[in-house]
Amino acid sequence: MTTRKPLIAGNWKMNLNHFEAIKLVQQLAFALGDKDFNKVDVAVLPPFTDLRSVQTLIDGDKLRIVYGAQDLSQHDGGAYTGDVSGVMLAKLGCTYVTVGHSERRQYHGEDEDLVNAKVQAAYRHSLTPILCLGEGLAVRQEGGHIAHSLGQLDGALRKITAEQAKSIVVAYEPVWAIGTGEVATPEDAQEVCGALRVRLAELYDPEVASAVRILYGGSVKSGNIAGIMAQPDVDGALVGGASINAGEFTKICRFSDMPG
Ligand SMILES: O=C(CO)COP(=O)(O)O
Repeated sequence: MTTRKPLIAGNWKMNLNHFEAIKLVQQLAFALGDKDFNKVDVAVLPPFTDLRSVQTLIDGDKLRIVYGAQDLSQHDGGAYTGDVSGVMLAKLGCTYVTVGHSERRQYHGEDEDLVNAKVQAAYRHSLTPILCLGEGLAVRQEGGHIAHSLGQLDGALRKITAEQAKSIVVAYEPVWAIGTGEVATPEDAQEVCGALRVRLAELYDPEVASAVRILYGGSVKSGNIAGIMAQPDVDGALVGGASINAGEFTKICRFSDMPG
């Protein structure tokens, strides 16, 4: 059985300018120590325009925080105005890139084929995709949340080999819980994360399934993280709003000290 080191990733979304980005990373660096990093991997996912500042700080001071981007192009270069490629992100030292976030699916019409193409683009440049998926409210109310999430997983992993899949991070983010304060119960999170792991074993093998880190995302805060992290198939959190507050994010990274 593989032991999966928890991952707490902060998705800053379209917040913070590069000065504020530097301040937040410095605050995290001051607050978090070796003890924390031995227990948990901490990642920040700033907007593209903050990546260079964050890279300079993290690499220059050899901080143990890793960083990544919130999206990438399915193309590697060329006449694609406004796009940012995996080549560019790799050159900036990014470890992670989120793919298929519900806000991309909803506001930019990203469908299953595009999400799959972006997962492939991430692997072409040795970036680790954080594949986001999860159902909306209507699907949840009809009880279709598991089938919906598994369908999104299947679609995103087409043409992805077992060797590649082993390193993917999957983030279950029920859309109804994002930015609403409406957090899924720990049991809700476990139900879908557990089903995703079973599907990974079916698509690949048990070794892949036990290696993959599956995160929960949706209104994660210091007050609810401990209960979520206590679930056997939840290996971390993808944090939105609370990730741009240094105090809150630090407490989330120290989830084992928080009341359950
Ligand atoms: O979308 C999310 C992370 O990717 C979750 O956002 P909130 O934590 O603000 O609900």
